Amino acid sequence: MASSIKNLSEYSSTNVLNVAEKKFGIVVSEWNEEVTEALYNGAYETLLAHGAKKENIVRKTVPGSFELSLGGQWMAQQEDIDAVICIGCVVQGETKHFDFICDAVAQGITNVSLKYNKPVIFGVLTPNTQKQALDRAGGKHGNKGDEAAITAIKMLGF
Ligand SMILES: Nc1c(NC[C@H](O)[C@H](O)[C@H](O)CO)[nH]c(=O)[nH]c1=O
Ligand SMILES: CC(=O)[C@@H](O)COP(=O)(O)O
Repeated sequence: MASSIKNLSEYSSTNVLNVAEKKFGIVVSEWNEEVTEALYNGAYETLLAHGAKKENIVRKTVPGSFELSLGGQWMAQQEDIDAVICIGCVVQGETKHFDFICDAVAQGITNVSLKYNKPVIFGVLTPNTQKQALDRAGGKHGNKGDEAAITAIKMLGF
């Protein structure tokens, strides 16, 4: 469902797990820092809003979204981490590089979640333009970071 139809920050708070006893890892790409920091803040605040303790949210950064798979794996392999959120923003350029990064990181993050049998959330924007990115990082379509955090919480309540 397009973000223009369903706001990324809208969700029902009923039956959302209290995650006071859970530990989260958030891996943030440095590329498009204005966007990824906004996504991180959305995820961080959403986790706190549902009971997560600040000391139980571990942040690491990676150079770009392509490195989110390995950064997510290094986080997921830590036994005390209950869920991982990978934050990135890949903006379409002039070449096919966009496609290779997006495909690699989507498959890579999926592989990590299956390998370590724990939620590893794809909190990566793949917009055509910077405006589309900002619209989804706290703009008119909400914040993908909020959505990623709620997704992690819902998976922990599976
Ligand atoms: N163009 C974007 C990149 N490119 C960098 C790659 O993610 C990677 O770090 C590089 O290819 C070296 O392995 N990364 C983003 O996150 N967003 C972009 O728009
Ligand atoms: C997604 C990218 O790596 C992108 O920024 C590269 O831009 P270009 O395809 O114009 O080289």
